[in-house]
Amino acid sequence: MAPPKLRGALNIGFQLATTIGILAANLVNYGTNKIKGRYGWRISIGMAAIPAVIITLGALVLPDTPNSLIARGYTDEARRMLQKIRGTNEVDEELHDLVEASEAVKQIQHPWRNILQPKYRPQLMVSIFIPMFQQLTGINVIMFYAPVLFKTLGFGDNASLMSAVITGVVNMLATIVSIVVVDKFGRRFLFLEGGLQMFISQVAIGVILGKAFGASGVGEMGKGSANVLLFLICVYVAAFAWSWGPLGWLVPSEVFPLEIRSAGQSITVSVNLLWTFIVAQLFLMALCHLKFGLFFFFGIWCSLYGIYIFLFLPETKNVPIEEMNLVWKKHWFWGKYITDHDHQIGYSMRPMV
Ligand SMILES: OC[C@H]1O[C@](O)(CO)[C@@H](O)[C@@H]1O
Repeated sequence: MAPPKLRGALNIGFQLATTIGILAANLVNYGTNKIKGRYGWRISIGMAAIPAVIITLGALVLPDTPNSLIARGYTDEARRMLQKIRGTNEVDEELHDLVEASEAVKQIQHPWRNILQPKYRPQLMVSIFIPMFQQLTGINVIMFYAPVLFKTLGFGDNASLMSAVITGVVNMLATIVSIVVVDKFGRRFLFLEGGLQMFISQVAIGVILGKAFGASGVGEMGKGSANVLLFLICVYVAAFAWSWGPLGWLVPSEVFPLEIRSAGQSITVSVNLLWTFIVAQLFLMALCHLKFGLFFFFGIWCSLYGIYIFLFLPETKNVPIEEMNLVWKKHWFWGKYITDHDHQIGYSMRPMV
C-alpha cells in the first residue's frame, strides 16, 4: 500500500513502537526500584499486564477491516466499512483494488514450496540471514542485560537502571533518525555505516573492559572509564537503531513477491525470535567464559554481515515491490538464479499485484 518513496519510513513505525515499549519498560524499572519494601520488582513485572489488558479490551470493540471482510466474502459490508473509515461514499476505486488484491492472494498456492525454487534463492537467503545477523549484532545483550552489565562495571543500582533508561532513549531517537533518512540514503548505506560504527564501538568496549578487568575478570574501573563505556554503548545502540534494527524488518518485507510473501515473512519472524532466544540464553555463560572477548566476538560478526550486505544485498530504496524482480535479475551473483523466463513471468504479473 505504501508509495515506494515512503515505504521505508512507514515500515519503520513497527520498530519505533518496539523501542518506545523498551524505553517505557526501562522507565518503569527505574521508578519501581525506588519503592520501599523490596517489592518494586513485582509491580514492575505486573505492569506488563497493562498493555495486554488494553489490547484485549480494544480487540472486543475493534471493527473488522475491509480486507478481512472481502476475504470472507462480505463485500457489501466491506464497502460500508470503507465508507465509514474514509468518511466518504466515493470508495469504489479503493474497493475494486482491495477485491483484486484479495483475488490475487487467493490464487497463490504453495508459498512454502515456491520459496524453495532456485529463482527465489536470494529472497530465501534474505529471510534467513538478515534476521539472524540482526540478532548477532548482540543488541539484546544490551537491551536485556544492560542493568546487570552496568552493575558489573561498578555502577550502583540506581545508576545502572538510569543507564538503561539512557540507552533506551538513544535507541528510540536513533530509530527516528532512520525514519527520516532511510528513503534518502538507502538501505545499503545504513546497513554498512551502522555495521562499521557497531564494529568500532564494540572493539573499543572490549579494549576498555580488557584493560580494566583482564582475563581474570577481576579488577576495578574508575568513574571516568565507566562513563566512557556508557558513551560507547550509546554509540553502539544508536548505530543499531538507525540500521540493523529497523532494516532487519524493512528489507525482508520489501523483497518478497506476493507468491512467497507469507512464507518469507514467517521465516523472517521465526529466525529473528529463534536467534533472540539463543543469544539471551547463552549470553551470561558466554560472558563468564569469554569476558571482555565477548565484545570482540560480536565485533567479528559485524564484519561478516558487512561482507554479506556489500556483496549480496542490492539496493531496494524507491523500487516498486512489483519491480524488485529486476533488481535481483541484474545482481552480479543472484542474477544467475533467475532465468529470462522467470523474469518475464515476474514482470507480466505486475498489473495483477
Ligand atoms: O530495539 C531493540 C530491539 O529490536 C529488536 O531487534 C527487534 O527489532 C529486538 O530484538 C530488540 O530488543
